[in-house]
Amino acid sequence: MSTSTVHVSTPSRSYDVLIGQGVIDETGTLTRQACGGSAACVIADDNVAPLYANAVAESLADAGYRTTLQVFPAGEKHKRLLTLSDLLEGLAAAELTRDDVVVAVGGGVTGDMGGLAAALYLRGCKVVQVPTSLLAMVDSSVGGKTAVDLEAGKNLAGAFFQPSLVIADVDCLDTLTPELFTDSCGEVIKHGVIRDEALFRRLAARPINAEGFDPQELQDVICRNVEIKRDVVDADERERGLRQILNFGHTIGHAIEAASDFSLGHGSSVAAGMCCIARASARMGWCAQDVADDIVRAVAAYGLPTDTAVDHDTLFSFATHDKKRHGSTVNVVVPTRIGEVEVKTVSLPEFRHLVDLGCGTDAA
Ligand SMILES: NC(=O)c1ccc[n+]([C@@H]2O[C@H](COP(=O)([O-])OP(=O)(O)OC[C@H]3O[C@@H](n4cnc5c(N)ncnc54)[C@H](O)[C@@H]3O)[C@@H](O)[C@H]2O)c1
Ligand SMILES: O=C(O)C(=O)C[C@@H](O)[C@H](O)[C@H](O)COP(=O)(O)O
Ligand SMILES: [Zn+2]
Repeated sequence: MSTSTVHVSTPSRSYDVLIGQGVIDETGTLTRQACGGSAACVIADDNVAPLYANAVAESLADAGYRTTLQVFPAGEKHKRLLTLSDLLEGLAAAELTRDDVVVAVGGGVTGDMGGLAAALYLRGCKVVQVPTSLLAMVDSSVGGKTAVDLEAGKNLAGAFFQPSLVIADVDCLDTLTPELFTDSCGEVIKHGVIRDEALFRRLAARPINAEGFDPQELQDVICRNVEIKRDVVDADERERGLRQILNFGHTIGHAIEAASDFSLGHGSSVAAGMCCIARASARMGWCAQDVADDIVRAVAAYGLPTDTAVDHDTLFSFATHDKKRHGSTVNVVVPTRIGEVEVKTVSLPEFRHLVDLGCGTDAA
């Protein structure tokens, strides 16, 4: 199977996303070509470090980098300023300069924090993303959103900072648990809903799963997802307009995730958030009931949650602390048909009404 390349070209940086089997073994050489520099710091959580980060560090050393490895405890609960602070101190201790490279090996938590550390350290060094979860391959490693969580909610402190290279090795998915694989599918379904009806129908008819998937088919799905994200990010790097569509399902989804104290995964929370806003949109007459039903059915086919039992006051409180709030209005992304969404600006009472209409009402 040959490696696929998707080229991302934003105003701040252009880079390749490489998707293939065994490509992680080339991290050292690829990083040298894309970044240069003389030192590399590999960042990974304590699940991924023994699986992949040690080998990545060796590959970087073989390519001539003075290499260090920083490991932090796995989980969204550690995507916080405290962990970031340790990572930054580690970069300083390793004496990285601005020409040097942070290599973030792992899921979206590692990518978001590694990217933010690279954005902040010396006001910006380089970062290579080596996504190892399906979610990180199809979404978080591409587009340059980096962040940590605050008490008030998800990703509330961050920066836009594009990587210099993304290396997605589909073989890494072999070690994901079936639950983590499924969780990632929330974002995959999202990409179909917002931009690609054919992808959505294919995913809904034949759910991809951790067992027995055809590697070529999976690589094609990842590639298509990255292209969808690339097209949006190339057009609107800083989320002034179009990029907001990538947030479909997230306003309520982030609230569900935070309210669960991060026991529910990001992809699962987004899946539930998509169903809630789709149901509310159908009831508002913004889309046909069929559209909401199709989304709920596809999410259910993956065994992902289609609703939430979180009380509406809590959802409203977390959701109105999110980034899509502007003063007394909130931007919500609503489906118009499968493959197309639009951004609606609603008042806070209107948003509360959407929460009441869409959440805790699943009859499917
Ligand atoms: N920046 C963006 O554009 C963007 C997009 C989507 C999601 N995100 C963020 O990404 C995070 C979710 O990403 P995630 O689901 O990858 O979470 P994660 O990084 O916590 O990874 C999930 C779990 O899988 C483990 N893991 C990762 N790869 C593995 C592998 N190959 N084998 C075995 N275990 C592996 C991790 O150690 C972790 O325990 C959230 O914080 C979310 O906000 C960011
Ligand atoms: O890249 C984007 O833009 C996205 O919105 C992708 C989302 O899947 C991702 O979860 C992102 O981190 C959410 O962004 P936020 O700005 O709502 O924190
Ligand atoms: Zn997301």
